[in-house]
Amino acid sequence: MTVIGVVGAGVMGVGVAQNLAQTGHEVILVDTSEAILTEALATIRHNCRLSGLMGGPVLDADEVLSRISTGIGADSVAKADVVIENVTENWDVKREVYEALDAACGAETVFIVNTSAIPITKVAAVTGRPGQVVGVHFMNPVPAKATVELIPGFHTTPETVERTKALLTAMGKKAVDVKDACGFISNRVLMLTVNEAAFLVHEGVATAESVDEVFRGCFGHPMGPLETADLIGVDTILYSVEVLYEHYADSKYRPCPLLREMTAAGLHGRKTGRGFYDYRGSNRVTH
Ligand SMILES: NC(=O)c1ccc[n+]([C@@H]2O[C@H](COP(=O)([O-])OP(=O)(O)OC[C@H]3O[C@@H](n4cnc5c(N)ncnc54)[C@H](O)[C@@H]3O)[C@@H](O)[C@H]2O)c1
Repeated sequence: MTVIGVVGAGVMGVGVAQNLAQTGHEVILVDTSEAILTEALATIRHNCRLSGLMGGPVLDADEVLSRISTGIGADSVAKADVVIENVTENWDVKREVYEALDAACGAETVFIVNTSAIPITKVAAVTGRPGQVVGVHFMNPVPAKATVELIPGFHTTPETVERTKALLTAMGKKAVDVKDACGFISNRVLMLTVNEAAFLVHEGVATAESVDEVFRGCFGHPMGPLETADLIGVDTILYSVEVLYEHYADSKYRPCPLLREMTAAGLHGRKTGRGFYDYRGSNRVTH
């Protein structure tokens, strides 16, 4: 039986762990505190119960959760065959996590980097196993999104790519191949759109509701860019735009000050109850 370590139990780690467990994999879910892990398991239970109602598979929450154990620190995943990392989109945080994972895990363990924008080759370089580091950009919510971006780094071996593809197929995912360029396909485009949409609100040109209405009503998108920002996490949007800005040294990626203000104020979107919209009451309202 393949054992998969899932490091980071936030928005993405919770979805990756659930997706793996509901497709029969043994999962060790890791974060920095028991409180975060307890909340993560409660979220998975809740999402399993909702799955059938939302058009997904009907799931037995107890059965899914029986395949997930939890731990704190890299040593918890020392025996994992594959580790899927989903920690905060911040280079200093990711670097420390990879140094610890590299020291803790066996030589054969494959590291899958789930990042919005950070180049995979940069991550691989802080490990002693660059051939076994590969990027998979999962989409949110993970169990509901069938397509991912698959990003080999400079040194990633064909064997690592094949092992990763086999795991993705077993998770029910289709992989789109992308070269290792910061932001890949999705976030080179999406982050610019969300950042510019935030500027429209910041400058008082339109409300968040109006911006999203144009995308839904005029372009037929199921969600507008600012609803999407709240789903992804406003903090994660800011960190991703910062990664793009720093990497390309191009002013087109300059982060909107409103994203900084909202991140500092804890308005991170759905996960904190407030973002561009307020999710705390029964009705969503715009700020
Ligand atoms: N949110 C999205 O829609 C989305 C989509 C695709 C990819 N991503 C990427 O996935 C990654 C995770 O994003 P997220 O939205 O889940 O963020 P999040 O803020 O919801 O969760 C990050 C988690 O990492 C944990 N963490 C931080 N340091 C850690 C450490 N040293 N060890 C273990 N856990 C640690 C935090 O406690 C937190 O629970 C980021 O790189 C992000 O860019 C996010």
